Amino acid sequence: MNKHALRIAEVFHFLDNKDITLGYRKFLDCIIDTQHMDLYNEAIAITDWKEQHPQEVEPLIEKCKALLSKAENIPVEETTVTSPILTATNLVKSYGTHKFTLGPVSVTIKKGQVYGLVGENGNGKTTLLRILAKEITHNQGSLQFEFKDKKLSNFDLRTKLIYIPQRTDVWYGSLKDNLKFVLANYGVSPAENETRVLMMIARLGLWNYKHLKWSELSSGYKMRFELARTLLRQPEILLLDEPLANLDVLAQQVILEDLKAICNSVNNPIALILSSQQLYEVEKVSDKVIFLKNGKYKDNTEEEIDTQKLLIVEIDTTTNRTQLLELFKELALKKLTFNGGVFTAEFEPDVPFNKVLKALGESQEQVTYVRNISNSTRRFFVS
Ligand SMILES: Nc1ncnc2c1ncn2[C@@H]1O[C@H](COP(=O)(O)OP(=O)(O)OP(=O)(O)O)[C@@H](O)[C@H]1O
Repeated sequence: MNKHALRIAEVFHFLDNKDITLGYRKFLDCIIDTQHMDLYNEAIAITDWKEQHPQEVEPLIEKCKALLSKAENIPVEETTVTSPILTATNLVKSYGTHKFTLGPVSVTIKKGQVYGLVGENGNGKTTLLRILAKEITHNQGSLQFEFKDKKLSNFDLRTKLIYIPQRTDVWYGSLKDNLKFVLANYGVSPAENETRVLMMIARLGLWNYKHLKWSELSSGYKMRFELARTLLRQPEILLLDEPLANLDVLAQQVILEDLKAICNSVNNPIALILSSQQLYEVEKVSDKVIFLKNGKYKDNTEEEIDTQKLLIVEIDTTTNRTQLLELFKELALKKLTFNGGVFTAEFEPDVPFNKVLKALGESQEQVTYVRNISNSTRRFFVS
């Protein structure tokens, strides 16, 4: 089975289980992959019907399945990704003597991959993204790109390498008209422009907001609009600075899933690097998480050579330190720290996590959550 067929089979599975929340978005991804305007128009009509009949799940599933069967027969060319699209080697950026210095940072990323960029405030996330986006220059190191088209003009570069900052500009007119303006600039015919824009509006969950103005949108929907505007330009590298800021927890998960699926497109994959403070959410969708501390680089795929891997557990509990020390007295606890909100317990490497859970389960105190962060970038924050 090729990737297109696999994605379609996955959507059939979602629909068979009546799971349309994620299933419908994945359904639209399969239709988008076909690049077939007739199928786009049918998917747009289904989206319109869906919004008007929110309770009618069965007929919606039938409509989706019928269109998927058509999409199954459309050949979709698969983009094979072999070499990295971006290779940064030992980048260093200094804002002046005695001021902040980033690096050396080395990163390579391929199309279809998603990297998270995390770190406390002021540790260089925006600086790194802006260097990679060629918005600011670096002092040392090299930065190379391998776009599909080898000879890009500066205008084309801005289309293929897109950076969305934390704060975006105000725009005027309706959301839909602004999106149509993007494609009009590329000379797309009016009929195709309308279809592609409505498809993007449907995919990014903007259907009921398409006639609204900038001032009428919440910050979460403004971010979705920025993404729609960017994706219409078919970028090859996307650099997002804090796209999750101002989003509620559910919306964060939805947008991350959407980004992951869109970047994994069969015929138009995108390399994505996004900075965020939402470590766990970002870790779930990222192929790699880069951690910056005082401008220095670490990532969650690096082996820890100098130290043996400890078991590190984060615990939110009403239990106090003395009681925890008592609970863990048989468990080779090395260190117990409390940051005011949660405890971080470090155990010798051979301590099994389920023994920690068992010890906590036997306590009479309330435990709100326990998380094994031994493999998470979170351990860099606490160490
Ligand atoms: N143009 C500039 N001139 C001088 N110093 C700067 C400039 N831009 C950023 N800095 C400094 O560089 C450091 C890193 O800033 P940067 O914005 O890259 O961090 P960040 O990790 O994105 O922070 P946050 O999470 O708060 O957005 C900070 O100490 C900041 O004050």
